[in-house]
Amino acid sequence: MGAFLRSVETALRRGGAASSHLPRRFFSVESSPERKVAVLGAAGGIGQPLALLMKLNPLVSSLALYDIAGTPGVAADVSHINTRAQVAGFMGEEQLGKALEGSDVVIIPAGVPRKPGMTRDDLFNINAGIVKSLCTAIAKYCPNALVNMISNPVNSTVPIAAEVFKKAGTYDEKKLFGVTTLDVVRAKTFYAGKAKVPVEEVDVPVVGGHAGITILPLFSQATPVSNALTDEDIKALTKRTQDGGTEVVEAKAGKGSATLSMAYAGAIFADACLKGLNGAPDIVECSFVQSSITELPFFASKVRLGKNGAEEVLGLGSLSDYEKQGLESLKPELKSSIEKGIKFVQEN
Ligand SMILES: NC(=O)c1ccc[n+]([C@@H]2O[C@H](COP(=O)([O-])OP(=O)(O)OC[C@H]3O[C@@H](n4cnc5c(N)ncnc54)[C@H](O)[C@@H]3O)[C@@H](O)[C@H]2O)c1
Ligand SMILES: O=C(O)C[C@H](O)C(=O)O
Repeated sequence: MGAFLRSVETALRRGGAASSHLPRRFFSVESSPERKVAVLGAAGGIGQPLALLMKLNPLVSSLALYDIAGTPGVAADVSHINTRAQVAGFMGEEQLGKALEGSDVVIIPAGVPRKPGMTRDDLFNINAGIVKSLCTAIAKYCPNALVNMISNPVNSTVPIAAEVFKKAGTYDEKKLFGVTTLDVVRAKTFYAGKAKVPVEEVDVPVVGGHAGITILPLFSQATPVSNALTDEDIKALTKRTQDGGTEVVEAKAGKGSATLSMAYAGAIFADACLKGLNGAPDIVECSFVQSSITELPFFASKVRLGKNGAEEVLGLGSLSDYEKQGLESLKPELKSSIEKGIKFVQEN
């Protein structure tokens, strides 16, 4: 472990990938302009490890940690790590503006998580209001920031954010992202295990949304290609990816939902946003964004990230019959979650 951590430190000092244990994308610094990242909900189960991972990212020069409570401690703790980012903690609504001012990327893991037996939509009543008020502040204090929405239900919180920004006159569809990276992370892990291929080489697009059957992994496009998987294997992998969140909620037995894997996924996605802003080429991640690739106004698919955010929303590619069926089945649920979010802002 000592050697591993020393290699992290060396990698960070060099700003390059020094260890094969580490995802290369975390540590490559082609150029490093000043970049401010704000985490809203930074004292929570996701927020704390995400704050740690963003402090390790050499693309970040300023890290603002905001929550309604607990941020002074988290910020003091994380700030002692000897990496580039200057860390500041902000607590309570009166400090939200200062936390947001000048942000290039705002990551939102604020809100309540699921307990066993709940759906993500059961979180709507509490989280919709939280997201609405945070996005109102974003529109005021950093209208040009890229927003990475983690708070659930993502299928509704992203449309809520869009409506808030539209009302404020600041909406730019290229700058709003629902973070679905955890679905991709899971699909890659589960596929690698079943296909017996090296996990670090695996790529699997996951499209649709972020809840139950709206999560549609496209294993027909998975690489490296495996001819060993049967149709039953693909069905089981699809179901496990769709139920990945519930698997963690049940294992945590009332103590919340995925936090560590989510922090990892959130850090990967924020890193991709920063690389895009900095002009790195060929940065493509799946995300739930405003979209015209189906008849639904928001949809997760591969997105090319660039200096303005989502420069291009990529199409679905060719689908297997099983995936085509999955796509049709998910549309009614996704449509109604999107409409629920839009209606919430229009009526409140
Ligand atoms: N997109 C995904 O893939 C994904 C994955 C995992 C969890 N989630 C969601 O992320 C959210 C957070 O999960 P968690 O496990 O970190 O929960 P948590 O309860 O551990 O932490 C949430 C934090 O949000 C803070 N908070 C509440 N209201 C706030 C406000 N108005 N402003 C700022 N902060 C506020 C709380 O004080 C708390 O520290 C949940 O909605 C969960 O469902 C999404
Ligand atoms: O499942 C949850 O409630 C949290 C998150 O959306 C997940 O996919 O882990």
